[in-house]
Amino acid sequence: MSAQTIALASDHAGFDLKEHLKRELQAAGHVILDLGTSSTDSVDYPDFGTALAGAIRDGRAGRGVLVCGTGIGISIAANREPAVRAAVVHDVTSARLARQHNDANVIALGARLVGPEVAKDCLRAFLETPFEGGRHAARVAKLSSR
Ligand SMILES: O=C[C@H](O)[C@H](O)[C@H](O)COP(=O)(O)O
Repeated sequence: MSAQTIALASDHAGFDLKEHLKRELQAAGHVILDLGTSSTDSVDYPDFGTALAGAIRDGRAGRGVLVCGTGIGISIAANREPAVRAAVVHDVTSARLARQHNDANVIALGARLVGPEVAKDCLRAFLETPFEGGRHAARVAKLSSR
């Protein structure tokens, strides 16, 4: 997909993977909005999931990538923002379907569950797969109407 601004955020458990993915995105020409964390010192994942959700809500980034130990806690935090559709993905198929069926605008990865190569493949699928629309469009619209 064409270059765009992508927000990244992680907690301490996801820091190393976030940095890895940041380098991949930069090499592909994307503009990065890095919302932290900035080290492996222990922090609280809700703070970072919420920060990324704010960037999506405000239009500072079109897509987002979250990383914590499992991807779960930080995605729960981000999904409290109605503008966010964050999907926890562990493999390329879930990343592809999160785009095709759910029009996910954020993926969440578990650094303690997936390795850097799988994460990179998930990220590529997330960025390159279009939303299918059709029967999925009304379902996705319902997500924002409640
Ligand atoms: O869903 C939560 C995340 O996986 C966190 O990264 C995890 O709970 C952090 O655990 P710890 O404080 O033991 O590093």
